[in-house]
Amino acid sequence: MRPLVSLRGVSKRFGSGAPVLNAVDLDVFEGETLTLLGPSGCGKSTALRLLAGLAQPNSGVISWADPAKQRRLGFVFQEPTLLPWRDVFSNVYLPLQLKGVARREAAPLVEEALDLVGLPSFGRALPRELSGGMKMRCAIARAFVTHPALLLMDEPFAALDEVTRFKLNDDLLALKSRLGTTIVFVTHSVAESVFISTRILALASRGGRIVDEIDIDPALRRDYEFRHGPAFSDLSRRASQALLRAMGEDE
Ligand SMILES: Nc1ncnc2c1ncn2[C@@H]1O[C@H](COP(=O)(O)OP(=O)(O)OP(=O)(O)O)[C@@H](O)[C@H]1O
Repeated sequence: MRPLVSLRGVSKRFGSGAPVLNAVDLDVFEGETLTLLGPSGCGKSTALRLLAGLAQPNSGVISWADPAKQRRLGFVFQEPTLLPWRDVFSNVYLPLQLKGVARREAAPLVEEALDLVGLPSFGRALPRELSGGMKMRCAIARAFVTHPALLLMDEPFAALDEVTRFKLNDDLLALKSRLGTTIVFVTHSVAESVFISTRILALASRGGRIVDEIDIDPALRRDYEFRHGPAFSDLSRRASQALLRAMGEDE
């Protein structure tokens, strides 16, 4: 598999504190769903921001196999961050509008994205009329509308109830299987990481060192049977152990 983007010896510190990430090596491969799992404050969001180009490393190199893909990014945060005065259609249209695409030209793409997230008839609704899960679907549609080469998701479902979260996990997998987008996902949830990922990296509590890597067969069917079956239990146990090790590790 070819890396889409690679971090080599990447360090990031804020002010005069200890580095949040210290000489981290990490590859993101085309087509994978990679989850960064680790204790609070270990630098997961910082790694995402570096991948997005929203922050620069103090040292080390971030290289893209195809620099054109570096500009094709989607980002979904824990908060849906919708503009309250714009309806769902206009919120999803925003990234295309910022690229200078006319509303009429964008309409089929916006409608496709709303369809993909199960909100086909909600274009005229305002964010305040939506449930938490629907707001997040709208944020995901906004991220997908540009057909990103890399989708970065920072604990997108952490604030949702468990049933909604499971449903959105299913929907994300369905979207992924249709579009094949490469995803880097940050979560605190072992179960979520096992359910959606093809690879999990556990990051140490200081310095962001990768303490463990768990590969999950992309061909596994991620359905109810999987969630309640022995393979899921086994992988969850391994991911929990990796997280415990990550929590006990200083750099
Ligand atoms: N812009 C910033 N300025 C100063 N310190 C920062 C900044 N961004 C992050 N940090 C610090 O860097 C460390 C890592 O933060 P980061 O958000 O990357 O961790 P995280 O693993 O995503 O944590 P969580 O799981 O709690 O979201 C934290 O101690 C945080 O306070």
